[in-house]
Amino acid sequence: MTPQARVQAAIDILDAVIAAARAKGAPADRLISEWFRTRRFAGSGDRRAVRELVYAAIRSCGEVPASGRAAMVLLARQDAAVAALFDGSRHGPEAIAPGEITAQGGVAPEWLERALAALGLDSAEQAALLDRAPLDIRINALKAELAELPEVGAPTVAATGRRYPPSTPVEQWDAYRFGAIEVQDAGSQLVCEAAGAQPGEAVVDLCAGAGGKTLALAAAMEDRGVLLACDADRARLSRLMPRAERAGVHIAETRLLDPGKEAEALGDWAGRADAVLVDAPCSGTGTWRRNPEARWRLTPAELARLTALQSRLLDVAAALVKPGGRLVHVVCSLLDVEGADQVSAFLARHADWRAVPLVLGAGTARGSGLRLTPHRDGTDGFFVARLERLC
Ligand SMILES: C[S@@+](CC[C@H](N)C(=O)[O-])C[C@H]1O[C@@H](n2cnc3c(N)ncnc32)[C@H](O)[C@@H]1O
Repeated sequence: MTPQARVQAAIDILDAVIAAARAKGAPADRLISEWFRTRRFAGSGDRRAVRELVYAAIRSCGEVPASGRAAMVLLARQDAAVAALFDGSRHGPEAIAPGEITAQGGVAPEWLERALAALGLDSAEQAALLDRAPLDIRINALKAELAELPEVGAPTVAATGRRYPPSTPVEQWDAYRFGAIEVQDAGSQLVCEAAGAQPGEAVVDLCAGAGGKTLALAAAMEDRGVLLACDADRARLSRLMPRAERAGVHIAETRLLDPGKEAEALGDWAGRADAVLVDAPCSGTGTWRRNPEARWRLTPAELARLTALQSRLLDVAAALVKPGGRLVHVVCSLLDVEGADQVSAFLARHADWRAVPLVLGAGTARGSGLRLTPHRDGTDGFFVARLERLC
């Protein structure tokens, strides 16, 4: 593909990304793969270049752009090398017309930028939300003897973490094949430490997804005790057991939950857990480095739906915890409505619970918990709080 054709391809893909953001369709990553699946003429260099253009354009546009071309025109206005490729050559984009519609730049849609500023996140904090994320791994303590790494990597805020440049092929390393390492953001690793999971305990990971944090909890538990991993998404949860096997985790069991009927499905766990982790479904404002188009998908109505779900799941989780046990609320979001405010509301609803001060390797106090940010902590953005059920 010529450089001009790559720009036109990025414009076409961006049109699909914009339509999907409006209609809650497939994520950008999948749309890029689909586009190339039907264009076998494109080589690996083309894929890499087009992908970079698509993501650079997504990062540049705060609001959802009117079209893929408007997004790429914005990028052209910021980058002369891109602008030079709008030359009307075969397979390339037409020249930019005077007064042509240009997408609006910025960190996020205006309502979200206002929300972030109100939380004390200055422009450096906001800009860092859209940086390229590094690649972090977690060394699996259950297979530490197999964790021979071809590159040492840099230390991270998590004791179990190492950091590499984004395109390091860690998944091709023997240590990965043996299950001695997992790809996991250092912040994700750190919030698992907040659960304080110990060998021999009974622990529930209520929103386990494909098990990223379940595996970290199992390692902290030295694969001893009982670990129940739940989720309402069958496809995600079905990926957990093969991962557990690779990681040498034997204590994990999975349970698929029916949304709205979680408490009934977990009746046998009532008052039994030493710890419950609620890694709640959230806006993902802390993970824009990895999914920058997520900020085009979020609406005030979706945020309200998520906060209602979070508070319901916290109540479901609380019923599972035994007196003296722990409940850890985690969101990969920087919005207080999903973090600090959610915990205050929980404590107001449950007089028999208290917040426990948390000290982790990073983070700043926020309400009854800690906030991690890409700018300050070099991790994805998170809020985490540890609550304890009074005896
Ligand atoms: C932040 S993600 C969890 C990520 C996962 N813990 C990890 O470390 O990879 C939130 C999860 O909550 C799940 N979820 C949504 N509604 C739920 C419900 N009613 N009960 C349990 N899980 C739910 C979603 O399917 C999603 O996997």
